[in-house]
Amino acid sequence: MYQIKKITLIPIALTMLQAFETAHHTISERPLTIVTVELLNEDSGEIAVGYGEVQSFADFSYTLENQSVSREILKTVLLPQIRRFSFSNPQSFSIRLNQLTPFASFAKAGLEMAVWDAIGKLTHQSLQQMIHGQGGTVPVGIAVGMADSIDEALTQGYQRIKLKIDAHVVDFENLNRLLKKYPEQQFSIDANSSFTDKNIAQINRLPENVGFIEQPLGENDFVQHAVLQAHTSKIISLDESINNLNDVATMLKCLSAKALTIKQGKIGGISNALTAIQLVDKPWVGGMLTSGLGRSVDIAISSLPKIAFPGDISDSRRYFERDIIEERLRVNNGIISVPRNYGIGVTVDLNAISDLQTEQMFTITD
Ligand SMILES: O=C(O)CCC(=O)c1ccccc1C(=O)O
Ligand SMILES: [Mg+2]
Repeated sequence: MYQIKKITLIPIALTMLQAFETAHHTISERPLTIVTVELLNEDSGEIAVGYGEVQSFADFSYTLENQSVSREILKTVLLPQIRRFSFSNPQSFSIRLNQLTPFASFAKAGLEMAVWDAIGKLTHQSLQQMIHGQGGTVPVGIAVGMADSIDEALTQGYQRIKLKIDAHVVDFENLNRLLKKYPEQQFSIDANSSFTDKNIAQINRLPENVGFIEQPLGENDFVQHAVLQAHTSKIISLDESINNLNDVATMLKCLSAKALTIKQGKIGGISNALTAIQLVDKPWVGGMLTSGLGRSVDIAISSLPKIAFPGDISDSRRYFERDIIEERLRVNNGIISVPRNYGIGVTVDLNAISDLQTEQMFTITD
C-alpha cells in the first residue's frame, strides 16, 4: 500500500515564444500549478517524489475551472482528505478522488499525475508500461493557432495539422483552397465552439483530407452536436464538452460525436482518460499547451493501440522560452519517442520551476 507523506503546490508561468490564438482567447503566458507528491511504499519503506501539473488556464473562456479555482479546491477539499488515504495503485487513488468531488477535474488530474509518476519510480516501470502502451515511437500532429502560418507544420512532416478557426470570421472558400493545395496532408479543424447549426453546409464542403472537426458547437450542446453528427459524413470530436466521465456517458448516449479529444488534464486524470479511451469509438490525444511533463504523459497515452489519430504533440522547443524538463521531446518527420525512464520518464528541472514561480508555494505534510 502507498501513503502520501507530503504534497507541495507551486504556481508557475511559462512564457510562450509566440502567442497562441484560438476562437476563445489569445494565450501568451501559460500558467500551471506544479504538484509534487512524496509517496511512501508502506511495504518497503521506500519513498519517491512524483511530479504532476494542473493544466487549467488563467481565465474562464475555455473551461470554468481556472488555475485559482483548481488551487482553491486542492487546498480546501482534496488535500485535507487525501492525507489519510492509503491505496494500492493509481486507479484506486483516482476512484477515491472522483468520490470526493465530481468537479475539479484539472485539480484531481494534477494530483493523480504526480501519484502515477511516484508509483512508476517506486515500481521501476515507465508510464507507458503501467498503462500498457505499445511501441517506441508515436505519430504526432501539430496545432496551428489562428495567427500562425502552416509552413513550419508542413516542412516538419507532422502527420496531422490542426487548424484553429473562428467560424465567425473565417473565409471558408480560402480555407478549402488552402486544404486542397495539400491533398496528401492529413488535417483537422478546431472551431472551439464557434460554429452554429447553420454551418452544416460549410462543414460538409470541407475536403476529404480533413479527418475530423473538433468541438464545432457549444460546451453544453450534446443534443445539437448529435443532430449535426447525424447530418454530416464528417467525424465530429468533442473537446470543451467533455470535463469528466459523466460527460463521456452523455456523449455516447446522445450519439453526439464519433471521436473524442482525450485530455487527461481536463478529464480528471490518466485513469479517467484510460476509461474514456475504452468507451469511445475514435479517441485521440489533444494538447493543452502543456509543459514537457504533461506532454510526456500525452505521448505515453498516444501509444495505446486504440488511439485513432496522431495527437497534438509538437516538439517541446516549439512553445516556450523555457520548459520545466531537462530532456527535449524531439519530433522527427512527424514521430516522437516515448519516454522510457521510470514514472513519467523525464527529469524535472527544479531550477526552472523556481525561476518561473509566480506565487507562494503551498505545502502539507501528514
Ligand atoms: O497543445 C497543443 O498543441 C494544442 C493547443 C490547442 O489546440 C488548445 C490549446 C489551449 C486550449 C485549448 C486547445 C484546444 O484544443 O481547443
Ligand atoms: Mg480543442
